[in-house]
Amino acid sequence: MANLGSPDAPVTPAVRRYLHQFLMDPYVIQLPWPLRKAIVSLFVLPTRPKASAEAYQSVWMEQGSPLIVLSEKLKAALKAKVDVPVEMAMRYGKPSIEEKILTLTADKEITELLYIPLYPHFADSTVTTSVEEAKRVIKKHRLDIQLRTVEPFYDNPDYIEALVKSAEPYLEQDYDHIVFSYHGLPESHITKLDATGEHCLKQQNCCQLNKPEVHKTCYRHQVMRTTQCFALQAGLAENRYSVAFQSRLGRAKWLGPNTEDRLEELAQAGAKKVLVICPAFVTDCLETLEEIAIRGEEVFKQAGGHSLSLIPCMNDHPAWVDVLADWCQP
Ligand SMILES: C=CC1=C(C)c2cc3[nH]c(cc4nc(cc5[nH]c(cc1n2)c(C)c5CCC(=O)O)C(CCC(=O)O)=C4C)c(C)c3C=C
Ligand SMILES: [Fe+2]
Ligand SMILES: [Fe+2]
Repeated sequence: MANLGSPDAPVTPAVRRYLHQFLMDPYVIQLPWPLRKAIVSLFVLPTRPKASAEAYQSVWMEQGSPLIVLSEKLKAALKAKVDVPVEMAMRYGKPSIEEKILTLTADKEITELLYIPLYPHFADSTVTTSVEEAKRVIKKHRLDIQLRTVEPFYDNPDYIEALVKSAEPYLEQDYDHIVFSYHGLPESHITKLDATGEHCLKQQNCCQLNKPEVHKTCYRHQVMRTTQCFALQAGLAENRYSVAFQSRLGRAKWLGPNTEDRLEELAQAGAKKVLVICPAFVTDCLETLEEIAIRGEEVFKQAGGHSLSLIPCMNDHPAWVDVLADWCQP
C-alpha cells in the first residue's frame, strides 16, 4: 500500500524538507521546472514550513505523524488477515516506496506485486505520481516482478459499504447537515486530462453526464459519484448533505465551493450541528484533524454554529481491512 507521507517531525526544518520534495514533484505543481522551483523557493518555503509545523504540532501523536501512525496500524491489521507479505510505503518522506519495494522483492519467490495507492479518486498529483514512482523503482533495480495496480475505487460497492459502515456511529446521531469535504485540486489538473477538450468543467452538470471515457480521469466526477453512492447506501435526504473542497494552495483556480465558505454559509442559514466526512483520505491526517476538526470547527462556531464533528477516516476499521484483504486474493 502506498500513502502520501508526512514530515519526520513537526518542526520547521523537517516540514521544509518534506514540502520541498512534495511540491517539486511535477505531478503536484504542474509547471515547468524553473517556474515550479521559483514558486516553491520564493513563495512557499520561506513561510509555509513554520505555519505547517505549528499545525502538525497540534495533531502530532506520541508515536509520530497521524498519517504514518494510522497507516502503520492499517498495515498491521491487514497483515493479520492475509497470508502474503504486506508493506506500507509513502510517496514523500519515509518509509519510501523504493525502500518497501526492495524489502518485498528481496524474497525471490515473489513474482507479483499488488500495489494499492491509498486514494479512492484519480488525480495525477496522487495516483499517477505514486504508480510512476513504483515503476521507476522496478526499472532502476531491474526487478523481475509483475506490477498489478489497484485502480481508483471511488464507487466500488465494497468500499462504499465500508465507508458507510465506518461512518454509521456518527450518522445515528442528531445532526443538521453533512459536508462531504474532499481535498481540492486546481481545475487545470482536470481539464488538461479531458481528451475531448469540451467536457470537463465546461458546464455545471458535466460530471453527471454519461461520459465514461473522460470520467476515468475526472477527479470531480469521481468525488460526486462517491457522494452519490454514499448517500444512496446511507439513505441521506438530498437537502441534508453537500460537497465542498478543502486545502486550497496558491493562486490558480481550484475546485469549489471551498469547505470553509460552505461551513460559514451553513451556520448563517441556521445549521447548529454539522458532520464533516472527508472521503478523499482513507487515513486521518493533518488535513482532517487540523484543517477540519480544529480550524473548520472554529470557522463554523464563529459564524453561529454550535458543533462540528469530524467523521473519522476509515483508518483500520475492520470493514475496510476486509475489503483490502479481499483485494489481496490472487
Ligand atoms: C499544489 C498543491 C497540492 C495538490 C495538487 C494536492 C493534492 C492532493 N493532496 C492530497 C492528499 C493530502 N495532502 C496533504 C497535505 C498537503 N497537500 C498540499 C498541497 C497539495 N495537495 C500541501 C502543501 C500539504 C502539506 C501540508 C500543508 O502545508 O498544508 C495530506 C496530509 C499529509 C500529512 O502529513 O498529514 C494529504 C493526505 C490529495 C488526496 C490530493 C488530490 C486529490
Ligand atoms: Fe494535498
Ligand atoms: Fe468532469
